[in-house]
Amino acid sequence: MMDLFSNLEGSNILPEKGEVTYYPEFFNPSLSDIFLQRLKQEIDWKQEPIWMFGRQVMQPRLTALYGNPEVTYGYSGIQMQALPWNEVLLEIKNEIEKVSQTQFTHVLMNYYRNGQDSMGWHRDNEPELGLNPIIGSVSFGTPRNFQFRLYHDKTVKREIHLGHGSFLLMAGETQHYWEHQIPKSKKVHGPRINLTFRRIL
Ligand SMILES: O=C(O)CCC(=O)C(=O)O
Ligand SMILES: [Fe+2]
Repeated sequence: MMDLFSNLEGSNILPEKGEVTYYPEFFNPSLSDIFLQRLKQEIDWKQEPIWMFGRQVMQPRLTALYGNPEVTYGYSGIQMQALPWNEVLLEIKNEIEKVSQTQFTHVLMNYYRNGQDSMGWHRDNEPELGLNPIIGSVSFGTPRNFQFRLYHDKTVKREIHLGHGSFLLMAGETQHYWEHQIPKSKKVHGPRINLTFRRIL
């Protein structure tokens, strides 16, 4: 049963070995429209190369890293220098920190231009995120499927649709035991922007 307060409630979508809470309309649709437009325009989006199997290939999406500028953040074999927080990012960060019980130091952002942009299976378990990373993931724009699978038994899967204005909080042992991805999709045509807030220790 849906109730009037469902946008402020969440339950664990993983069956074991991690905690993932989904808040479908964390930001209401009209505010989310504004955030989507502002993020498109006010973020310095780039397509960056990464190393895969000894070769440099371009990532299948645009990215950006913002945060507390004194720390360098290493990610998939590239060192990224964070740009300083701007107004729209601080507004979003403020709201999600109220329910996340943490203070985030960085936000890694992904701009999926259409269904051909994607992110492959991975865990967000870089050592600088600490033992049990808390990752706050905000999505605007065209909904995409977000898939989990157990790292040690890749047949065990879970899937969730990340909608416009949604918030997904990953905590506990999630990054030890579960991988996640955004697969390509022929059915998706519009763009989506995702922000993953992280805390670097
Ligand atoms: O786009 C998403 O929802 C996932 C992004 C993600 O997994 C990441 O940035 O590490
Ligand atoms: Fe991730």
